[in-house]
Amino acid sequence: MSIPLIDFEKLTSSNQAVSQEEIQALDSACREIGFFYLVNSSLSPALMKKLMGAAQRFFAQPDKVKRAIDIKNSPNHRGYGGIGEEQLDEVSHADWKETFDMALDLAKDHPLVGKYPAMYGPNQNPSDPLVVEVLQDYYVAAFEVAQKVLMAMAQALKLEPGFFTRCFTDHVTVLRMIHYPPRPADDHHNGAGAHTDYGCITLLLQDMIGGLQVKNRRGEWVDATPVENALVVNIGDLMQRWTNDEYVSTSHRVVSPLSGVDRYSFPFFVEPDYETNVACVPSCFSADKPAKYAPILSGDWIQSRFDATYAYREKSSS
Ligand SMILES: O=C(O)CCC(=O)C(=O)O
Ligand SMILES: [Fe+2]
Repeated sequence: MSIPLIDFEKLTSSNQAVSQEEIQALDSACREIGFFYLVNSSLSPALMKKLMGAAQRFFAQPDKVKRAIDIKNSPNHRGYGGIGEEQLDEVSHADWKETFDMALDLAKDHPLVGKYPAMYGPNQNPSDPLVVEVLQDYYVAAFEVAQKVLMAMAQALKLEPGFFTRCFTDHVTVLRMIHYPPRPADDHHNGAGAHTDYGCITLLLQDMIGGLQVKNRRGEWVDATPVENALVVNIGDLMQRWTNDEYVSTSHRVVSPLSGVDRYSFPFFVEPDYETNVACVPSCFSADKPAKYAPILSGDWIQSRFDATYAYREKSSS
């Protein structure tokens, strides 16, 4: 019950025998633990390194500079979130982490912004244009990887390859940078409290510090030990719902680094268009296994989860 390794080159190989075998392995990983390492992806190690550098530069700035793009001032959840802002584990402590979120940038007069102002709209960009450029480059490159993984998942689920990717025209995929500062010696160690991700799939880039743990089916916390240049991919709640619980959205958490150590990570939360109708996929229900969940709009689902974990959104929506 550890985290399997999936090879992106094999997954996308033009040799059918090779790709089919890897798609099978992907399918098992999604059913059994809901997590896998993705190696040999098309994301270049140079771009990963640049993103790491950009995060270090961004978070090292004075608090006042980061607060100029405070997520609290963004109706659509973009920008900087300070330490203690988010509490992923609903029963314990706020997380020891600071964050920056960006997604597709839509102008305020775009019809979707008028319709769903809590999800669509402009980004709040860092002032350093080099940081912005790296974020945008990474967003595009990671999105390509995500689309190929979703195509492989569709094939694994015996659906047409474009079953999921066709829902990504005005998608709300978020690139997040996270900085976990060393925790105070006498305090709790929730870097990120135990939680499941809300969306479809998450592609996580992490540095080599470690701290991410995944709960396997036996209820044991397994270390997602960093593998150089690999992404950690996991299934989110929306995909679990879409597949009638065939693919599992698994709880995970981050233990804060020890004193003197900073950790950086970069989740890429892959989330479809707001108006995607998430109804049980055809291959996941039968007379013996009826659909467990009512259809729901993807955006309605994701928004309800945001509101539950961010104090300021809960207040503003009540
Ligand atoms: O930082 C990590 O390794 C994981 C973060 C995470 O699980 C999340 O932000 O949803
Ligand atoms: Fe997560």
